[in-house]
Amino acid sequence: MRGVWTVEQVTAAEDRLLARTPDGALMRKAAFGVALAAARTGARHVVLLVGAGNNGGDALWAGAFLRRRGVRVTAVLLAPDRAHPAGLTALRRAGGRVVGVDDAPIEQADLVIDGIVGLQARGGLRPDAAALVDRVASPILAVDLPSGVDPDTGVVHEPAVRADLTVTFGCLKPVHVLADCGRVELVDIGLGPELPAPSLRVLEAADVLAAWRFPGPKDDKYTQGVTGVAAGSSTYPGAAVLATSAAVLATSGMVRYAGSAADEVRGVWPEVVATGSVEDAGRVQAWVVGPGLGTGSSSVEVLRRLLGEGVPLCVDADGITMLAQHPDLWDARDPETPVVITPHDREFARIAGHEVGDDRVAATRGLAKRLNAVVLLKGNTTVIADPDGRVIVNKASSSWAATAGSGDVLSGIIGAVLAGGADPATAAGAAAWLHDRAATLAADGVPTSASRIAAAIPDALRAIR
Ligand SMILES: NC(=O)C1=CN([C@@H]2O[C@H](COP(=O)(O)OP(=O)(O)OC[C@H]3O[C@@H](n4cnc5c(N)ncnc54)[C@H](O)[C@@H]3O)[C@@H](O)[C@H]2O)[C@@H](O)CC1
Ligand SMILES: [K+]
Repeated sequence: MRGVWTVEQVTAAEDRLLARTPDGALMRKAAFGVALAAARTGARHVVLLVGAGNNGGDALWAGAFLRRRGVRVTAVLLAPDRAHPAGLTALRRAGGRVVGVDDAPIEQADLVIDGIVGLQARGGLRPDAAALVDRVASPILAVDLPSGVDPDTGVVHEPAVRADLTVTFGCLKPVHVLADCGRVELVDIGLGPELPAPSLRVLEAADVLAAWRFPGPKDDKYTQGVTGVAAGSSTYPGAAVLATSAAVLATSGMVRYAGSAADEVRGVWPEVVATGSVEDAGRVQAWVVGPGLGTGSSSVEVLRRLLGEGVPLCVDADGITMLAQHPDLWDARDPETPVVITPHDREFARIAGHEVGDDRVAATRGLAKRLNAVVLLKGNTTVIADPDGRVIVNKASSSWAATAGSGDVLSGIIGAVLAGGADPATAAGAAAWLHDRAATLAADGVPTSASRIAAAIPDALRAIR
């Protein structure tokens, strides 16, 4: 598990650290990390874009270190009268060139270092900075974060810097997990002891593995948690097959299917215990309900019944639409019964009554609290919030999961992990993580499909075991 801290948290922690560190020492440590990363690129001429604050100071100090290693360094001052004085002196002493915006040798750079703006960034690049960035053809190394991207929400205020590499300090900030920062390198500046509990968390392979239920010597088909799937309809039998496939491949216990696509499901998975209705389904430890189910009155009754069963539920797709259309459905649920809902942006708007907006984390957190449910907001970065305000984010390793039916696969995996007994937010986070890896494996660089993503679940699991 990796933590992520907001600008407010980082600034407060830095203030405490600064108070017990010699003047300028932190900046030099940070800048040294930037210089090392820049040196590793092999660039012979580095151009620094230097803004008014300490982010520009980092760039200037990094330039001074690079200059001492024999690299040609030119600093372009975007705000000449507010450039970091000590950094500017250090660069000049080391033999770096300092120019104004009109003389910026952007085209001659092997590497551009973006020290335009850092944690205090507000809005997009100002016009003169934007014009310079527009001319860059070399790789860009962003100091702390790509300028023009909001540090806390990851919203890209065009025009913004597109970084190939971002070197950040002390800890990850939301921008690093919510937006594209290129490769992210973290430089230790000793901030750890000053940091409070993180605002967001990122799961790693070990966390995903810990959330999964694998059979032990005492297990049988029931003890690992039985997953129930109530999905599909005569119009959409495929959703039933996809969600069931994912559940079958994600666990080795038992999967039950209940609904009108029982024949189709049985045809693909003879090991699934398939029945025509949820009344006949038998006991399960978690339900997946909604994909392709339809929103008619019989589907509403299926959802009402399952919400009242007292076992964890993953409600997806039509299930979410029904919850939005019939809020009284929540009354069927004991407030202690864990529910995970998995909206995309349009479903989110439907159930929340407002658009997601720029701050996806705040929006997800707000809805989770209001519904007393775990909310998994889909997107290239998946945001998962629980009712207590804890948030897990999972940045996709590729975009191949953006394909029809891939959400059905995700909900099937969530159901399986829930049935195994994982806590609901962790189950959703671990499932999102594994789904992304399965999509990347299934694609292997070329377009894939939901069936193939499901089929890649065993390989994705094998890779982390
Ligand atoms: N505080 C610390 O202990 C450390 C800070 N460090 C660096 O300091 C940075 C933060 O420095 P600052 O607090 O000076 O803030 P910034 O360097 O982010 O911003 C400084 C100035 O830029 C202006 N600005 C805001 N948005 C802008 C935009 N879109 N375009 C142009 N200008 C804009 C602000 O009004 C402000 O005056 C960090 O990102 C990091 O790079 C590092 O040196 C590590 C240690
Ligand atoms: K920057």
